[in-house]
Amino acid sequence: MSLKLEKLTVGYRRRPVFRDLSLPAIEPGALVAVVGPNAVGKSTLLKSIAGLLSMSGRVCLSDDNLTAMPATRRVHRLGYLPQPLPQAIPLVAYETVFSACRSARGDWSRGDTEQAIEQVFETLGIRDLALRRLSEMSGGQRQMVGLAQVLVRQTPLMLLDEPTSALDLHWQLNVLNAVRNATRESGAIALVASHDLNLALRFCDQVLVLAPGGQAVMGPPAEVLTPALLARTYGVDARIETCSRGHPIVLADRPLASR
Ligand SMILES: Nc1ncnc2c1ncn2[C@@H]1O[C@H](COP(=O)(O)OP(=O)(O)OP(=O)(O)O)[C@@H](O)[C@H]1O
Repeated sequence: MSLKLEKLTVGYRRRPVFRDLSLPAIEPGALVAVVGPNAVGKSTLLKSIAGLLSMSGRVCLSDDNLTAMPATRRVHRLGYLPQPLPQAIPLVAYETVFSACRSARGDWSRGDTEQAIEQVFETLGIRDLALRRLSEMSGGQRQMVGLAQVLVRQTPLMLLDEPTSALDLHWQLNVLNAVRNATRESGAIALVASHDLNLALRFCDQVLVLAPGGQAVMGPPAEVLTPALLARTYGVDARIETCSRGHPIVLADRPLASR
């Protein structure tokens, strides 16, 4: 199922963040990093695709217009991880993942639901958290549980807003591996908002760079993330070097006086 964004206009109190934003079709199985400076609109874009903001334009997954779809049907099509960490509630992780799964996959049998939950805890490497209360977890642990709540639904579209912001290096790699495997195995599409350009270079098939003024560029990370683009978009003097294993890495040297 490919994803198409056509002429999206969205904003707050009549102040548009994007006006008539259209993107090339995103193909099934793609992991797309959504990057750009603070306040450029990464969260706004993900929320609008998730149907959480009023907007004009169309978001189509295959032939289905998600914008026109009732929320009860949309929940089968997309999973959304918001930027704020899951709240520190006194429920255990298993219960929250179970209810996230049931809310989107009420048609699954109890056995299938339990199997999907087992699998997601295993894939993310968080089995030891299953019976812990969220109110007794660290921020990073709650972020992992939030991600489990999205992955367990096995939706064809995942919208993840800074899913690694609270995670150490080990868990960042773990999460990006899990999301990449999920997209490759099932043909799902994942849009991942992030400030980490090196994770984008390493894991993502495409990068969508949002720039102030509602501009957007999308393409393979190694082609799109050039020193000129980083200077223009982020206002930094940066280099793209090749590491000892042959992968490109971004090194930002200094802020520029103006963008
Ligand atoms: N609820 C809101 N009401 C009014 N304006 C908002 C609201 N949420 C965001 N904005 C504005 O919309 C613009 C885009 O915000 P958004 O949160 O999408 O940016 P972002 O790229 O995700 O930023 P960051 O990287 O800092 O998380 C900003 O100018 C922000 O001030």
